[in-house]
Amino acid sequence: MVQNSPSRLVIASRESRLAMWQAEHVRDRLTLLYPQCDVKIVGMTTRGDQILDRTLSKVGGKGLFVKELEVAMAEGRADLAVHCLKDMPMELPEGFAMAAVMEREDARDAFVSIDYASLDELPPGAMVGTSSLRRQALIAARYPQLVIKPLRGNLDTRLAKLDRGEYAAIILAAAGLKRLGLAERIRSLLSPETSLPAPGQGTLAIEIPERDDGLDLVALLAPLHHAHSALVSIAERKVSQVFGGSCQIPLASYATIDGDQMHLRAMVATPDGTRMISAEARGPAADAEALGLQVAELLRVQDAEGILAACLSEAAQADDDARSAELAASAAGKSAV
Ligand SMILES: NCc1[nH]cc(CCC(=O)O)c1CC(=O)O
Repeated sequence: MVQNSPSRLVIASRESRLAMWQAEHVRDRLTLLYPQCDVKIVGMTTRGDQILDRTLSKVGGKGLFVKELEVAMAEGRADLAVHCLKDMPMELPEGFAMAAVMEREDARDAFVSIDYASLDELPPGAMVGTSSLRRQALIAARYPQLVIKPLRGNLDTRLAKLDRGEYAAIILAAAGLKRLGLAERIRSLLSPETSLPAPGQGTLAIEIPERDDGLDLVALLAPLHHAHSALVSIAERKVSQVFGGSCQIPLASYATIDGDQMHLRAMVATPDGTRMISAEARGPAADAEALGLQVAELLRVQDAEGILAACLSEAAQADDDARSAELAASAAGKSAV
């Protein structure tokens, strides 16, 4: 039943250590499945990798990390790309499809620190590093005595900033740390009750170009597809999509499956955590999308849109500030980027 494999497949990847690990992981699985196929990885830098001096929520722009990979696929220089599902836009650009959702790793957020074992141990005023508005809102609501400071860069950069003493602790996705063999840096895992994960966190997805060259990539990648993980991702991402699918808003959405039943929980907040609403629902896992819509509706009747409008105007203000700073800097003869 294994379909005829091509003699060669090319995976487009960002060059960060995590992206490369993920591409290599898929390459190794494909090589095992199709030993006669030569699977290669081409590394490339994206705009998202280049902009390091502003928080991602301020840079904005969907697909900041995927554009260059998509160009390579559209031009036939690559056949597939491996992404963290969390970073993928809700709707792929015309001409691309999601071919497989892989088995989810740990979806939780991890607490990483030299001196402290958990958020509860941090003294008042301690600096916690994260650039995720979701993590920021959740921590601010529960631990108002802590100070949240933006943290950007790839995993190694973030850990180096912690090690240099710039933060008392940082919050990272457990999945990324585990993939890079850095699980021993995790001091504790945040329960979904403390830090409800982002839609798709811990899950890898494979994007392909819709090409008409007779190669059925979906069938080829089917052994890498994980049905449960795909169902929870549909429910989680639906909630996000209803509210615009932006990463400029603090939104969490996390589903689990027990037997054939799905449990979906979601949360929307203001970045400072002062307003926060939650909703949850249970239903057949097969109705993942309907469950997502149901939870989104439960959030909507609690004025999710009002909360999000406040976030977006704040983000627009921050953008304006960043742009003014950029203009002022370039007027002074130096680039802010
Ligand atoms: N936005 C960055 C990003 N995208 C995916 C992961 C982690 C791995 C995953 O969720 O699959 C991370 C890093 C982080 O949140 O610490």
